[in-house]
Amino acid sequence: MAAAAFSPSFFFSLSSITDSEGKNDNVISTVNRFRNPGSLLLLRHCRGTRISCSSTASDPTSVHHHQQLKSRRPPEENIREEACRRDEANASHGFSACYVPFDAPADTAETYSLDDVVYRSRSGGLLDVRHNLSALKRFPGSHWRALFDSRVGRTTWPYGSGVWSKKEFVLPEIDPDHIVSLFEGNSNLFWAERLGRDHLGGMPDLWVKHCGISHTGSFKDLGMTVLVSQVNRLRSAPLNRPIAGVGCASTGDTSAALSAYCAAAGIPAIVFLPTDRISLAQLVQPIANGATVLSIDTDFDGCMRLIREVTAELPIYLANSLNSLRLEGQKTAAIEILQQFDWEVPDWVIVPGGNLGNIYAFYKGFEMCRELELVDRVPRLVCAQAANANPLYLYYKSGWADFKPMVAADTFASAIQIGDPVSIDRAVFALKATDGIVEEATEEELMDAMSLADRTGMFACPHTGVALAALFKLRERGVIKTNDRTIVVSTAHGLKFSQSKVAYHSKEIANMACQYANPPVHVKANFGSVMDVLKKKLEGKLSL
Ligand SMILES: C[S@@+](CC[C@H](N)C(=O)[O-])C[C@H]1O[C@@H](n2cnc3c(N)ncnc32)[C@H](O)[C@@H]1O
Ligand SMILES: C[S@@+](CC[C@H](N)C(=O)[O-])C[C@H]1O[C@@H](n2cnc3c(N)ncnc32)[C@H](O)[C@@H]1O
Ligand SMILES: Cc1ncc(COP(=O)(O)O)c(C=O)c1O
Repeated sequence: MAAAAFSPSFFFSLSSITDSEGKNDNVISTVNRFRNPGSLLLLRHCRGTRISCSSTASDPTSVHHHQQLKSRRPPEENIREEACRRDEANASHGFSACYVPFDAPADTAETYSLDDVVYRSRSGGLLDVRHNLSALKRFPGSHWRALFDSRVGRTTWPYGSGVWSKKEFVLPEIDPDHIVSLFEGNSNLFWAERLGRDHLGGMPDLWVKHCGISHTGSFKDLGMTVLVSQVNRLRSAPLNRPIAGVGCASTGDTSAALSAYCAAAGIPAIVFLPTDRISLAQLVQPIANGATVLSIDTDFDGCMRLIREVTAELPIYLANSLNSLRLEGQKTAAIEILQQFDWEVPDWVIVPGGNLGNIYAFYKGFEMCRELELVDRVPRLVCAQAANANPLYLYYKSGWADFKPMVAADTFASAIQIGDPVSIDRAVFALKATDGIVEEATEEELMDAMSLADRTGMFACPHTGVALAALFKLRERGVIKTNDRTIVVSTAHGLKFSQSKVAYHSKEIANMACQYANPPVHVKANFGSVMDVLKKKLEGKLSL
């Protein structure tokens, strides 16, 4: 199979299809991404004319037409036909995006091309990617819903990705040849049936969005595919920008995602990591992917300050979520949730927060769908912080009166051990706009919540534990009601944080009861000893 996958014939296919007007289109597609990393070459014969074709954007105007065809044709032929219609569709519809200062008025004169290397506004504030909504509004919400639904799980580059299936809402103008995608997104929305029923007072409509079940094991893949694709575009002809590499400071997951996407595209990655403050699994990811890894004797906030200084001096593109491109990819998780509920809007979405880009990205995804009439409202957002790293929580509790950056203390939720969040303004905006709430979780609360979730079939990370602990508190206070449709966002794969689970189940953690610990039973290697243990376990029970 491996040999076949690399042979040119595997990627060479010729099919003859008939379009709606009854003409024959020959489509030849040759994919050479595996031999020439980061580039995808599609050569097609459309209506007898050979075109060297880079765009594989399906024309949003033709969705309904394709749906009619679905009933008549095998799926593979529809994909081929779609490939022949989509050229230049985005350009002709005027879909575009640019940077503007965060929360700028609609008529702001301060705009930047996405091809500019710019991270801050003229006044030093955050930037935001603004889409040409009037162009997108020429199509009704029903149209976008049908288009996005039609692309789920497709093999057509780049639409199989949960991010690039929403390309018009993300980076409408990027050429698919420049996209660096590892099939991110399309993550499971886990029905937390047992957790809701047995531990949250019979909550029937509780779901966990498993963003961490992804190529590098965290939601960071969603944003990184967008940022690295844009860098790939900047470095490639015709722009040929002199960008030597891409750099980030990280609490572990951003560096893992950056390193993998850069390695796939052949772009150098440089990552600044706080020594001894990330998990071993996270540390080994950029090492394995060949990034330049600097382990720096400071915390995340210290690494962040250093990377900003360094990227101001060297031709290294800054990949932190200060860079608003990342949020364009991350916002697709919100759109995906709506899609997974057949475009019904949930009541609550709970997101663990550290640097606070993700909570805004969720807001942006939901709000864009509301504004473009894919849905008619947005859910209430909850941002959940570790009590040891809770500057947003304290700000919220002060009635948004007094924001104080802090030095964050150690937490098992190490990826959110951040005391001076870059996206604080974005988070406050998102929470105010959605009648949102901020909650916090102590170390014991977050580890217990994570471990209880594991007992109902999950393998959650401690950050997901923070969000789950917030849910427990909001249920206890009656803020979230039994029948509210509630989503907890799981941000990373539990396997990246197995050390914390080992410590918990070994009951090794000082001042923590570890009430759900389930340590292995050490047994001598003989029948009698094994039987003794199992009989004891079965006492009073019919089965294991
Ligand atoms: C083998 S390619 C299909 C090639 C296609 N039939 C063609 O000739 O253009 C499809 C696979 O590529 C992988 N893939 C990775 N990223 C993708 C993306 N963004 N969109 C579609 N497929 C992607 C997926 O695993 C998918 O199953
Ligand atoms: C939110 S439910 C859709 C609910 C549906 N509209 C209904 O009311 O019955 C769909 C999601 O459930 C999740 N899911 C989890 N386990 C599933 C399973 N065994 N079969 C189908 N979907 C499952 C998937 O991630 C999928 O995207
Ligand atoms: C696993 C995990 N959860 C949550 C977060 C918090 O996301 P944000 O920094 O966007 O608030 C991060 C990264 O910082 C993370 O790696």
